[in-house]
Amino acid sequence: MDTQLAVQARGLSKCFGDVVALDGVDLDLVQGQVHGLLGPNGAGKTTLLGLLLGLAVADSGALEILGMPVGRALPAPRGVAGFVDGPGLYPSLTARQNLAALAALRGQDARRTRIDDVLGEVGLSEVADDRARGFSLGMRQRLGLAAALLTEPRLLVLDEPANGLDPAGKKHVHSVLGRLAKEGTTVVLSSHRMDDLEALCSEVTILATGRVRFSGPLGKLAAESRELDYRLLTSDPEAARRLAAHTAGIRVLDDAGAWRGAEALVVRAPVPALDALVAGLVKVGIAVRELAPVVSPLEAAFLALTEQQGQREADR
Ligand SMILES: Nc1ncnc2c1ncn2[C@@H]1O[C@H](COP(=O)(O)OP(=O)(O)OP(=O)(O)O)[C@@H](O)[C@H]1O
Repeated sequence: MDTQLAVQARGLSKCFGDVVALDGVDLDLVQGQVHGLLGPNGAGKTTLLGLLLGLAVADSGALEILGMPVGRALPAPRGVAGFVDGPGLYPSLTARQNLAALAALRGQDARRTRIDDVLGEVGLSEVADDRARGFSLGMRQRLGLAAALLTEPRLLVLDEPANGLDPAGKKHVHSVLGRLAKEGTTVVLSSHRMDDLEALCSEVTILATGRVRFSGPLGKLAAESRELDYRLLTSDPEAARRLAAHTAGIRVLDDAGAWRGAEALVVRAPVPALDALVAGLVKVGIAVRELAPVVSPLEAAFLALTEQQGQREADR
């Protein structure tokens, strides 16, 4: 196995009765990177993360985690932590007691200072002595992350960790994950939030109906996105519209819709044509006040890749 890889999966398949949850999945997770997993509901994300956590085994295929083969008689190695379907917590214990109990169960460092440190990192210091029973979804997610941090994992596996997080909670979680990756921990997380994935991940894997549709750096995905729709706000909308209509490679769309009404222009263009349009606008003295993709490159690729799949299935 490549020593730079924390996870190497080849041809992983997993069925539940007639349902094929994973269908020949290959996955490489580079050490010290945050890797995002995205896909429509039922794509197989939780199933895949469950295999990485050793909660289930694949029906076929090969899986190596942290340099160790994993399979029916080969449990996930030490150094893997995380949760799927929400963290397992003791509702009647406080946040601090939960962490102490989990650490004691695992024979790990249960010193109060260490527990206070991880609670602080996830932003739960103020509720350290409150019972988990009264915790919101976002607080439970953060406590689950704190429990995983206590183990000082080399591979952290999180299923939709952003669920229920308020902006402050999100900031804590993002900063913890960034810190871990910087220190060499590999993080793999699933999310339906494209903005979170774009902010956190260097690489992503897009799954649909149990198959990998794309896996690699975000930059590669953006480069592969042929054309995107962009909203353009300028100092002279009418002149900008005329110029756009005469710029090679640009298609002016008529659905600026509710977004700033007639002031705005929506154009479909590959990046070089967009560059030419912006240069042309500036040349004739039209100021570009806003220019942004209608949906991000990640979201556009996600929609394109998963819609193609849906169309193929509908055609069968
Ligand atoms: N324990 C199980 N028993 C039966 N079917 C299951 C089980 N776990 C998952 N499945 C099925 O396997 C497929 C993949 O499910 P999975 O939960 O991995 O998808 P997901 O990508 O995590 O979806 P979501 O985004 O909705 O959480 C789905 O069709 C699901 O119904």
